[in-house]
Amino acid sequence: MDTLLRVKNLCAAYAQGGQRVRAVDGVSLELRRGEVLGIAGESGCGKSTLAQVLALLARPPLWVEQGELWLDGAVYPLGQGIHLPRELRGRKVALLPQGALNALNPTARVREIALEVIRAHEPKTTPQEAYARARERLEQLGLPSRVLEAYPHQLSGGMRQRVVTVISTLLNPKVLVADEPTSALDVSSQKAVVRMLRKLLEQGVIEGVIFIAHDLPLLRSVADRIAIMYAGKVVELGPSEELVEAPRHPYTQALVGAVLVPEPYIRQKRVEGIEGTPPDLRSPPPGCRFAPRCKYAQPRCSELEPPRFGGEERFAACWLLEEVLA
Ligand SMILES: Nc1ncnc2c1ncn2[C@@H]1O[C@H](COP(=O)(O)OP(=O)(O)OP(=O)(O)O)[C@@H](O)[C@H]1O
Repeated sequence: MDTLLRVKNLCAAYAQGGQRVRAVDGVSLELRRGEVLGIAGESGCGKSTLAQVLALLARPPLWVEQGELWLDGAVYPLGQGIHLPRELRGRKVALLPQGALNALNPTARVREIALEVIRAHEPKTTPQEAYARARERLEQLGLPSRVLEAYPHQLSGGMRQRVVTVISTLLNPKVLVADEPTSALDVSSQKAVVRMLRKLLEQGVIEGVIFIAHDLPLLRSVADRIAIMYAGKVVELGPSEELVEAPRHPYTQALVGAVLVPEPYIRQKRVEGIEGTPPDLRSPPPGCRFAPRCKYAQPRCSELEPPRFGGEERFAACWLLEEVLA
């Protein structure tokens, strides 16, 4: 399969006032051309931080400490003081941010926002050209072009999110990093956004999506593969259905057990119900970071960090799997 984006041993930390929180710690991941890669995990496990880094938007106090980025055929080293070419941002990778519903400037019409986004990269674009491009894109996606004349507050929540998605992809980025794009929406609006992302992929407007969510059942229906994050690390990865149906890492098992309850109210309660809390990333525990909460933990789990057991297609970082999968 053709690789669109790959990061190797990515580390990123918040550093402020002598404190350092390494929120992404040694993450290696690959996004393939044409796929939706889901990333799931509890609140605070580093998903949004990873999204910022992958979208090339890390800013102090967030620092990319090390890693390597492979993007659409070119390799870039990552690290403090290394500046990536500006044109990558927005053009090769774009972010559909968390809370995008509020990301739109309330005093500008949608067409003015579209113009601003296009002009940030193509300063010579005339308003007419920008509006025509935005109109064409809306029509291509089956959305009414009259939204161009609207102010954000005049649109429903679901429509606003779809408009933000259109705007995030106006420059035809190869990779769209979508950070919880549907979490504030009702089920039918969620479906509409997901359908739209699939359409953008099918039409070749974008070539891959990294879809971040804490909602595993949703991810299962959206993503081709899912990576599970815990305390800054990827602990399991696999094809979506397989991962949700037969999770291998005890954390994924707990997460699946916690969320595969249909009622949102119970779902919420049960997520909170995984015993214990994630570690403080200012001083994470040695060995496996899930060990203090894991009912299967053995002494070595708290001493040695488990490697990935399995293959590239499907792996989990848990000592329990050593004999089964090594
Ligand atoms: N500006 C910041 N300064 C210091 N630490 C931060 C900052 N932003 C986030 N963190 C810490 O980084 C870690 C990862 O946070 P992040 O927001 O990436 O997690 P998340 O999985 O996206 O959570 P959520 O689902 O709640 O958004 C957490 O421990 C968080 O407290």
